[in-house]
Amino acid sequence: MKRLDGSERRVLSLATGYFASWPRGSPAAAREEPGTAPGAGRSRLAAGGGAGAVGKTALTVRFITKRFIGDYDPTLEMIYRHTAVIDGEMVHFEILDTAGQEEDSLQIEEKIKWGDGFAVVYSVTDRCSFDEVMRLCFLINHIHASPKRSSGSDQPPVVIIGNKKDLQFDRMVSSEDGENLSKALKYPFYEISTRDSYEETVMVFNTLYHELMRQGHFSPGSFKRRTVSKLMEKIPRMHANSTLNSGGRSLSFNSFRDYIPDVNDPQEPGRATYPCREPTRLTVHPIPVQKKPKPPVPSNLVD
Ligand SMILES: Nc1nc2c(ncn2[C@@H]2O[C@H](COP(=O)(O)OP(=O)(O)OP(=O)(O)O)[C@@H](O)[C@H]2O)c(=O)[nH]1
Repeated sequence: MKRLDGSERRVLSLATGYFASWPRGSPAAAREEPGTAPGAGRSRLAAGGGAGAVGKTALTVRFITKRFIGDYDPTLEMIYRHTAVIDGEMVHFEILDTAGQEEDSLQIEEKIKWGDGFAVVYSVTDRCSFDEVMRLCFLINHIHASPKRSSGSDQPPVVIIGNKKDLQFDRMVSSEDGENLSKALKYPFYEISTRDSYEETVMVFNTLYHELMRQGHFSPGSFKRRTVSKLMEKIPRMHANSTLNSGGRSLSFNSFRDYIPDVNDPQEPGRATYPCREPTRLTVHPIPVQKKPKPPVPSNLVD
């Protein structure tokens, strides 16, 4: 299994809780450390899409190229490499855009493990995509909120994005719903229009970057070797040349489940009547806790 350069860091920005068709992509970003060769200090972001069509690919491509491109091949899976300047620092991004195909829970888990930070995207015109956000946030949190996290924070950087706010007449998710969800999950939240605003897409990635900085992901001590799964190795990479220059949470399994709305709840008729797709059955694989080795007994105390 190929190993990455030890200084590489990853930020996976995943789109929307479309587990049935998710994920489409993920980006990775890296910041150059002073005195290192170009590209040596690197972290990664990922953005994806799928049949969900919430705009994950559009968001990624807008961020990289500044352009809004209407339609994409939903079967294409790609990791884009891209460099931006944030706060005067060179930041190298890798953006994985996955295809909108059906994936099993292990594949989803591999991609979540791959990232350091996540942008969970839903469309304000698609209630189902919104309803899936919590599921995805829970999975990310479960997989990354391990005692092994180097940042000491108990949750990975996640930003919740409500896309397509320009489609006001097709809205199915209010701004208030998005805000309430973000408060409940304690993650930053933005409503954006990838179509109308390049600046808003930059804000998403900048926020993730700042969250990573805040959690110490770029401190020298935080760089560690990671293995890359065969699944991730298979995804083709592409250098996206562009001129872009832009300037203590805790969520347990139970608390997450407590917050999941019941789609058949008569108190929430809107959710019950909207035909959401059956999500892929997910298996949560327990993260093994590494026990600390016992300190050796001093020889003068041994009988
Ligand atoms: N009006 C509007 N349309 C958007 C916006 N963002 C994306 N779209 C459109 O939504 C459709 C789906 O966009 P994609 O970027 O392919 O969405 P995705 O989430 O990657 O979709 P999948 O790959 O199928 O998962 C495309 O037709 C885009 O042009 C937006 O902010 N406003």
